[in-house]
Amino acid sequence: MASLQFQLPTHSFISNHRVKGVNFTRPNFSLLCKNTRAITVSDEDTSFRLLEPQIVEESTSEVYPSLNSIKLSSGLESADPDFYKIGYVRSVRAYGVNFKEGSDGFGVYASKDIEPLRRARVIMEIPLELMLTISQKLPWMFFPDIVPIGHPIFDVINSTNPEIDWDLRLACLLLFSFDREGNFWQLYGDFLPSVEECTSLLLATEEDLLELQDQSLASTMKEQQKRALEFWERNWHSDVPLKIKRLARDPERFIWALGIVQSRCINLQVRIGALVQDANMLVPYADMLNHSFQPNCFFHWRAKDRMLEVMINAGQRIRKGDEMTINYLRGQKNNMFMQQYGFSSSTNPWDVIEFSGNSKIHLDSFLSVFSISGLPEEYNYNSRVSNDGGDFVDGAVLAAARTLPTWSDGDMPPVPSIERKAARELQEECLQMLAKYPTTSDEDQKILDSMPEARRTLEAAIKYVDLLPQFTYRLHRKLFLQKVSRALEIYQDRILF
Ligand SMILES: C[S@@+](CC[C@H](N)C(=O)[O-])C[C@H]1O[C@@H](n2cnc3c(N)ncnc32)[C@H](O)[C@@H]1O
Repeated sequence: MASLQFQLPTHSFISNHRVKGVNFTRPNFSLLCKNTRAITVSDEDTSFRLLEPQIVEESTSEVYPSLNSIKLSSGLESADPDFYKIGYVRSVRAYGVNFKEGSDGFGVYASKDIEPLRRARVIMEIPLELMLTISQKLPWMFFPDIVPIGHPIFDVINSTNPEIDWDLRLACLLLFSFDREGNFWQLYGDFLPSVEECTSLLLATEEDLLELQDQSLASTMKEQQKRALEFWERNWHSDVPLKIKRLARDPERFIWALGIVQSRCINLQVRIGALVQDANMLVPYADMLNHSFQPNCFFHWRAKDRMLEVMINAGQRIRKGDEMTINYLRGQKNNMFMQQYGFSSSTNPWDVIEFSGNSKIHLDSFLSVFSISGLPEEYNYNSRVSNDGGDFVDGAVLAAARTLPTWSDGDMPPVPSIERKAARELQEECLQMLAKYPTTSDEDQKILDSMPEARRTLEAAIKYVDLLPQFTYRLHRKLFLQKVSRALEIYQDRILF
């Protein structure tokens, strides 16, 4: 059995803040850092152990780490070796993947090609002992049970509404874990997004929320902020015991924890022994997977040894460097993604436009023009029979097929003039909606282009940097409206009668 030796820094460089990459040299496969400690890693098979693969490029002459980030050619920074080390020693395993930081924060990337297999295949295993979980329903059960009996945090958790306050409970547990001597989350917390990096709109100011150009979303977020603040005020008043007080000395700390929980929680049914539980869970490492509407991975609970497995879909081909993703929310509009996660997509296949007129187009004709098949719940796009070269149809066009007012009546062909008129009217309504915005998509794009490329490196603290999610959200909305309008134009051109 061959073995590789790595030398790893003994501590993180920036505490309570994401640890930015450091520069390494790789003489004889050793990482040399200022404060180092050797660890031996097995290299018996081709799969990557969690500890192994932070060596990303040959450096030239430096032996000491510098605080300059490691920039990969793809614009991604590799995760700090400590990130791998703290999990590896606690039996977390990751096979064939690396953790890297890019414009969407941390993400998980394939470190080798993976041929499609008939069965789903494991790429990560995370033991229950490292998670923070609470049952979704009373009686509250915690796995692992890290809260000592009689601790006043129970009273705080018990004061939450069982039906709706899962996030408040989990935020309490997260803050408690940071305070608990020797708990894994004290270490893992270094790699969570800081207040400045967290995209949650809970942390946005009232002024920042206006930049969404969506009054309804801004009011929802203000309500959410009020709810969080009131909870903090109720439970962190001046008379509470120190054990509670020190968990969140100011409301910002609590609201940050709430934002972290909302944007990283997964809900799973888990079997632990004979007990089957619906649980809200924070799962380290798995929570670094970003979202995609066409994910290549999913979660699976392995009851026999209480592990969360991240698996690649059966039949999925993966190329080295591909991002590994999961689907966070099926069937939800961008405003829901913004509310919970602080990001949006211009190709969300579930986005919706509220049309107010009576115009309707013929559904099957629209689908056939864009070579879309299937039922609304599962629309597919067949690029091979398409006549648009496969470039035009994306998630937004699938969303158009769902959201445009349509009619269906067997195979009855639409009357050309009526059909074209309806398409034109719907197009007109899209354009009117666009015209109501105070800025155009081009103007939004210019603002975004003027922002520093990597917001999260905090290299330049320009005014708009923290507003990135708000600007992208309003831009995505406009791009969606434009795309639907364009689709209606193409439909009028290509419709067959
Ligand atoms: C579960 S965490 C994933 C790991 C995260 N990127 C990080 O740096 O810790 C969810 C957060 O990742 C970011 N994110 C995930 N998927 C994204 C996507 N498709 N586009 C933009 N941001 C995304 C958002 O900030 C979101 O709140």
